[in-house]
Amino acid sequence: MPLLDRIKDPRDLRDLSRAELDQLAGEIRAFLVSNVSRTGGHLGPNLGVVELTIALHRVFDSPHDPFVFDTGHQSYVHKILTGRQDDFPTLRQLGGLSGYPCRAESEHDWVESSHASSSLSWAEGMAKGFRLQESSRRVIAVIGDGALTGGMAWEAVNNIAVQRDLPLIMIANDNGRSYTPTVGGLASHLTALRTDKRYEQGLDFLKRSISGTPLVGRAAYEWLHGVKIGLKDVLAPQGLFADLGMKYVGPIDGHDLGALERALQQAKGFGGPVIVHVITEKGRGFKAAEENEEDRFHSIGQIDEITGEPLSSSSKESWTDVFSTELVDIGRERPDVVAVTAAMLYPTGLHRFAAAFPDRTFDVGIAEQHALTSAAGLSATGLHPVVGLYSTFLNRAFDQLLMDVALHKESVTLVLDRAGITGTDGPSHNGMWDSSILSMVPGLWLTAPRDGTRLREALRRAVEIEGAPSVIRYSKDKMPADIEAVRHLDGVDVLSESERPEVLVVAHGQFAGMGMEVGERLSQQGIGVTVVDPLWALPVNPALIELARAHQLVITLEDSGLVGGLGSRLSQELRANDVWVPLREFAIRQEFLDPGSRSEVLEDLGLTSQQVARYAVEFVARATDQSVAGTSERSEH
Ligand SMILES: Cc1ncc(C[n+]2csc(CCOP(=O)(O)OP(=O)(O)O)c2C)c(N)n1
Ligand SMILES: CC(=O)[C@@H](O)[C@H](O)COP(=O)(O)O
Ligand SMILES: [Mg+2]
Repeated sequence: MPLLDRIKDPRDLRDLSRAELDQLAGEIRAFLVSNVSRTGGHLGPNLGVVELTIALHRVFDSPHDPFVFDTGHQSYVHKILTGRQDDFPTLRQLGGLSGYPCRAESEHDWVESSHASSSLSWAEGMAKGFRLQESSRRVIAVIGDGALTGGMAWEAVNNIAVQRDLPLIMIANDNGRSYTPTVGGLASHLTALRTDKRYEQGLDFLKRSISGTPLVGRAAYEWLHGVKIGLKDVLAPQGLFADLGMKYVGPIDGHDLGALERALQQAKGFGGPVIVHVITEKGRGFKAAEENEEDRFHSIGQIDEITGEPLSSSSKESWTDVFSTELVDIGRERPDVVAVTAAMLYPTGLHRFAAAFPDRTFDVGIAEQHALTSAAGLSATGLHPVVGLYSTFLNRAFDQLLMDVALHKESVTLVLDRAGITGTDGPSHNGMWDSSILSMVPGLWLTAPRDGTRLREALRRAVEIEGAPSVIRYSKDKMPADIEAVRHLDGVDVLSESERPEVLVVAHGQFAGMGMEVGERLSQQGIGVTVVDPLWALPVNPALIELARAHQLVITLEDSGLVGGLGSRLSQELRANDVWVPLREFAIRQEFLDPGSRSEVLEDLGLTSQQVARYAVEFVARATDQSVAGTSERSEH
């Protein structure tokens, strides 16, 4: 019987021998590869923390001692060890296991992380709370070297370091990478701690001096590792964490269970805030991941579990690809265009620009706030920065967009990938907040292109916009076929129209295709329908107001949050212009949505052509009934 079958609770780890623990680590890796290759998910990060998570669960007492996983994408091993093995076939699916810690799943999950760099603030607050209530609990925060590049982590360290009796253990899981290698001064500092020559020379000396002693085999090994920790205190500079006032233990080989457990025991004994610096390897144990230079299988779709090759490779270009190649072309024509990424060079497609123009590409780490204000600075010198972010991570940088970019009238283009429903990554990763917060920003231009041609045009237009932020948002979904306009009307594309203007469908971005389907369904029912794409949602195009005036019902379709989206802004403008035609917005409800495939989530939200068309047909039928009733009432009088 595999050992893994016996682990239903972290306490089941306690009686295992060292050999059994090593065997268990191997079984967990095989389990991860076999399951995540079928469901997709964060394989590389989890392969790297197998031993670390086992050691944490043996040394600390979860859930009494809360574990806070930064970002949370590396919590699969924790899930496996806390009774959720059987749920892995449902990972990131509707009704299934979440890809992040989830309070509803287990008492072992205290914080539903997913946006990076927040773990230390959570842990500091919890540790303070426990201390105040004289609890014996300790809080353990596991934070990656990438997440440590986020400013919020340093706001927390600044507070933690001066609370000498704070029961907080910070595990710096240093695999040297975010997606690509982690950048910046902190990454260099961690590398310096890892590779300090004096430390290595000291170790060599000790290795030589124990040969010939009665210590052999495991005993010598154990002794050496024990000394290594103490030696570090004596020989190596402990760096800025220690300078700030935190105890530093490390660096520890994060794949050596014995060394890990000793270091964690030592940290547990300190009684105050301590950092344990653990060196791990992203993707460890799966050759295809270890050899993948792009991201070590950070986040994968379905793959072959032996070769690591993707199972469904679509020949179609993605939205990201179209943006990626067009920006390179623009970069050739416009030497003032520069690119900024927050540690997501490949996922945002900026890698091509970086390859063509390395000096004009800036990876700032997981630091969206800095990315925006630094872009404002670049713009102030006459350059035009294009900042590539996932839509959900823009939330972090709202104030910087408002006060630094918009108020200063800087020319910055934001390109928001993964806008709208992403689905499987759960509530935190749907790109459903950007429109709401962007609609508040004075002067901002916002578009969601409907297809590849419109994306190229929008990007070229956006980098020409001077003195205001411009934003392009697009979906994780596949790139649809181009939809040509039947005519252009003052900046609005008319996609289809009929003789009787009854229903106006304003379909934005990826939902233009749905708008066309709604149009067809309504036409089949004999309802006169006009389908338009406004191209730019902000500023609201006055041509839309005139179009609305000519119809009996306006329907807006958008893959974005209901509040502050195209529909709600258009509705406000109609009222402001005394146009009282009914308007119904079809957009994403402001709720935290459970994981599921994109199509399942959209269906649940009522965002399908069938459901939209049904609404319109019923509306028109009601309106007709009322007008017939009105006519007969009038004729009876
Ligand atoms: C605020 C924010 N920005 C970007 C991301 C996307 N993201 C997820 S994991 C990751 C890299 C994390 O690197 P690290 O913390 O070192 O963890 P590792 O995957 O290497 O274990 C990034 C950029 C995010 N989750 N949150
Ligand atoms: C943890 C995190 O925030 C990212 O890794 C994200 O999950 C990636 O999403 P995609 O798989 O859509 O690129
Ligand atoms: Mg890392």
